Amino acid sequence: MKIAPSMLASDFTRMGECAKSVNAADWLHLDIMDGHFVPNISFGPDVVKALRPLSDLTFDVHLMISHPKQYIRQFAEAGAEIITFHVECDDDIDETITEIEKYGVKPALSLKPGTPVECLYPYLDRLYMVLVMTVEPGFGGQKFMADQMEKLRALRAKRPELILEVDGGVNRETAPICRENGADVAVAGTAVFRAENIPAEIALLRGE
Ligand SMILES: O=C(CO)[C@H](O)[C@H](O)COP(=O)(O)O
Ligand SMILES: [Fe+2]
Repeated sequence: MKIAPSMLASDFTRMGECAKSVNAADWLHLDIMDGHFVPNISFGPDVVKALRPLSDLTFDVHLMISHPKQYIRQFAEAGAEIITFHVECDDDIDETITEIEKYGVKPALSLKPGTPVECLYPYLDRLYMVLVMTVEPGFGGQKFMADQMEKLRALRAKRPELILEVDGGVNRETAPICRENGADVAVAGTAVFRAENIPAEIALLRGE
């Protein structure tokens, strides 16, 4: 399982050093929150752009915003390689996927814990990845919701080739549950950035 440390859990006074400190990982997860789709506000495309030259990891941008379509160009130009947005957003889903494709970025959809997995089915053929939220989006450091694992199993059965990412509350105890249920990538914020030995923690989460 690949590991994508979430910069949301990094020390915002030294984000550049924090991004470099996780270079043993696979992807860098960048949580974008607008204070509307979720109650919290994080950071925007200029921060993504500033971090881009400091890391060779795949930039995995998670948009928790009500109107993603109008911001796709900015995140693409900032260096996003995968852009995930939410099926519950207020924009047209197919038009937003088309906008992501227009910039040569890989499109992905996410869903909140209360949203049925079937809501994603009309779009699966157009997606590079699905991100299954295992916490209510908006904040780091929450408890992993194991009941979301059935969404992973349903998606795997329906589209064996689709990349499946889990996000929220992944740590030493819950990473094995994600692996057993077929996750390809796990986001981990608190578990990675609070670790005493970051490369060792990443290896542990991966299952090495
Ligand atoms: O999308 C998110 C929250 O909405 C974050 O990616 C997620 O919470 C990761 O943080 P942690 O590993 O601390 O739970
Ligand atoms: Fe996230």
